[in-house]
Amino acid sequence: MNEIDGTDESVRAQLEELRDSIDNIDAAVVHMLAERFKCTQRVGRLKAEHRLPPADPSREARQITRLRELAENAKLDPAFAEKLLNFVIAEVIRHHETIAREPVPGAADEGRDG
Ligand SMILES: O=C(O)C(=O)C[C@]1(C(=O)O)C=C[C@@H](O)C=C1
Repeated sequence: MNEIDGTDESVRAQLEELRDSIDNIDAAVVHMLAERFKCTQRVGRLKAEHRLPPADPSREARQITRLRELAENAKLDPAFAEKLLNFVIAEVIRHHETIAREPVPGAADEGRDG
């Protein structure tokens, strides 16, 4: 037992080791999400330049089917995986909509003359 707070030393050591791994995993998740958003920002610009709609529901349906299967194989709750993907995609669509409202560099100013 620890004299200060009464917690067993080995329990504290195990908790610390597990938390170190959790911190590493969280860092990896942040870096992976940052890379994903770099890609989706490029998709957003491409879509805006070619006047494509921000959302693509059929692509989303395929992604969800694929992710649910991956989750099941990885013993992760597929419903959670689906919710997470939907949460990320909703943010991406918000970004796409923002980009679509921005003027396209080099394009004529359509708003000026009508
Ligand atoms: O693939 C696209 O068309 C995207 O815009 C990317 C993305 C995604 O984040 O994966 C986002 C919105 C679409 O509805 C589908 C997929």
